[in-house]
Amino acid sequence: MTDPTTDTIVALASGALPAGVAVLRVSGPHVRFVLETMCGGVPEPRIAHLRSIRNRNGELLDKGIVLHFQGPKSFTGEDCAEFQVHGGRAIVSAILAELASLPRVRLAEPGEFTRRAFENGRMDLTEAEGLADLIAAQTEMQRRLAVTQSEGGLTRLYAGWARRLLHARALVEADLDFADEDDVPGSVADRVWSDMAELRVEMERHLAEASIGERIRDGFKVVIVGPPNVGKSSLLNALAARDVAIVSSEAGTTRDLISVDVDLGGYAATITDTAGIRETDHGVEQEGIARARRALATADLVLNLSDCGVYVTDAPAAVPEIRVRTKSDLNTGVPFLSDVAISVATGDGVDALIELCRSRLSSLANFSSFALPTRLRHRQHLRQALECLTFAVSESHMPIELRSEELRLASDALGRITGRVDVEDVLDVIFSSFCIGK
Ligand SMILES: Nc1nc2c(ncn2[C@@H]2O[C@H](COP(=O)(O)OP(=O)(O)OP(=O)(O)O)[C@@H](O)[C@H]2O)c(=O)[nH]1
Ligand SMILES: [K+]
Ligand SMILES: [Mg+2]
Repeated sequence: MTDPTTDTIVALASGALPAGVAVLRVSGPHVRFVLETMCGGVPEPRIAHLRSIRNRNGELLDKGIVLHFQGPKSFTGEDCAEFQVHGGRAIVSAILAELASLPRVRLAEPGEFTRRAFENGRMDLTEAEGLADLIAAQTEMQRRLAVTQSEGGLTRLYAGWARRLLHARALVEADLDFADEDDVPGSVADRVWSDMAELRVEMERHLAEASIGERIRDGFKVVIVGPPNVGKSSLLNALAARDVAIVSSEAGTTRDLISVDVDLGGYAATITDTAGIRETDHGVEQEGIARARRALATADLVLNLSDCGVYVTDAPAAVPEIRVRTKSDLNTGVPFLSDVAISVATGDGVDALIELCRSRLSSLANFSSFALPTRLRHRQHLRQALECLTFAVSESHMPIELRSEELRLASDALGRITGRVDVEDVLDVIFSSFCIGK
């Protein structure tokens, strides 16, 4: 951490320029030197100071707020500084160029600040991933999920489980070591194994909710289907609030799947418009319909549209659907069954449809806490932990050494999620997904 051969890194941490204020961040062993060189001294830590920022020839680059954080009490755990300067392009590039020209100071790679925070024990891997998700979050539910994870929701859960596993191993192995003495009562083992059986159930429940976490993070798949010309593409455009799909009075306009990411009442969703489903001899249209059916097969929610009471019935029975009566402005006089009536022409009913989608998605996303697995990586290690724990709990005829070893393996699998156990191979992948300056 204080290794002077480590590079000191700098980056613009704030967004697009020009802006009112730009925040430049510096982290590493040469922060004091940087402050002495460019700000005429090292300011008292954690107190905002208005300073002139100069290049090495003493020319004024800008005047701004300078903050100094002494490691290890900083974001990265190293010495850090922040320059809050005027957010002009030329100002920022002049300061960055000056910083990066100092010895052993260079521009940061994407995610490098957070990687250092992880490597210095300031956060574990799930918290780092949560932070990346928090910055990327576009909807309220994504934000809630990410803030829980970045604040240690999974960390605490898995640390609690790892403690129970360790405790169990300690007791089980004590039983083993003193097998022929009387001072370790036999009931201890019973208690250990009943707690492990309980843990197994908790882990299973948590793993079962992984698909919810992944969907909240990555978006639910919502598919619009219906016969030709009912207004599917019109609805997609209305929900996306832009002209994504071609709308025309000609039946059979849409052939390809057209997907848009939207915020559906706080949930991230990918809405897919499809070809109108009907009997046809036209090859291209047939292919479009085949694609529509494939999209239906993987949908989380189907918007089944009809303007006359005839609905397509191609969705798998298990997929929840909302029946939408379209073109309600046309008052055709034929009453028929629907969950909601909309008119894209007048806008009537569209908000009610969005609300209905929100409530259906929230019943799909029925979970006990926002501490949910959010990545395939989490799911894989959890599955492995569960397998080992299941072996340890259920194979009671096996030698105790073997069962205890499985408990250790379960704990290691959890450690791979948090980064406690060797994860070198995944670090590049995880941190490169960050933006520069984080
Ligand atoms: N009056 C009225 N017309 C609508 C409404 N929604 C769509 N339309 C019209 O209905 C026709 C078909 O609309 P599209 O959105 O292309 O229908 P589609 O279901 O995507 O059609 P295909 O892609 O051919 O299957 C167009 O002429 C639209 O302008 C509505 O709410 N009211
Ligand atoms: K059409
Ligand atoms: Mg269409």
